[in-house]
Amino acid sequence: MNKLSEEQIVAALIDLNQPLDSPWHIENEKLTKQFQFKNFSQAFGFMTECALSAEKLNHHPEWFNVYNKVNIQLTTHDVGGISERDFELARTMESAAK
Ligand SMILES: C[C@H](O)[C@H](O)[C@H]1CNC2=NC(N)=NC(=O)C2=N1
Repeated sequence: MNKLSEEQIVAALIDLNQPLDSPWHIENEKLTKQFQFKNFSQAFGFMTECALSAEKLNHHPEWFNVYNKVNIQLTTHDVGGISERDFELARTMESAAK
């Protein structure tokens, strides 16, 4: 697994965001997005599905939940930056949010 360069991150971000209504962005060198749901139950259902995917990928999110909002920050601790794994997990999270 490799740490992506600035250029690679910009390209991957454009690709990731292409089909999405609300985009991911980079904040503090992490792949970041806030998801909003109807209520806590929907938010927690999303988190549960993401947790199972994260275990399968062996790649885990930093996240923060208040009621219907889930703030996600993705980074790869093993490489000290953003890797392809973060984009993979982001895509999985988008599927879980549908
Ligand atoms: C030992 C274990 O495989 C590693 O620590 C995995 C687990 N989950 C991980 N999750 C994230 N986000 N980054 C990592 O580098 C990472 N590494």
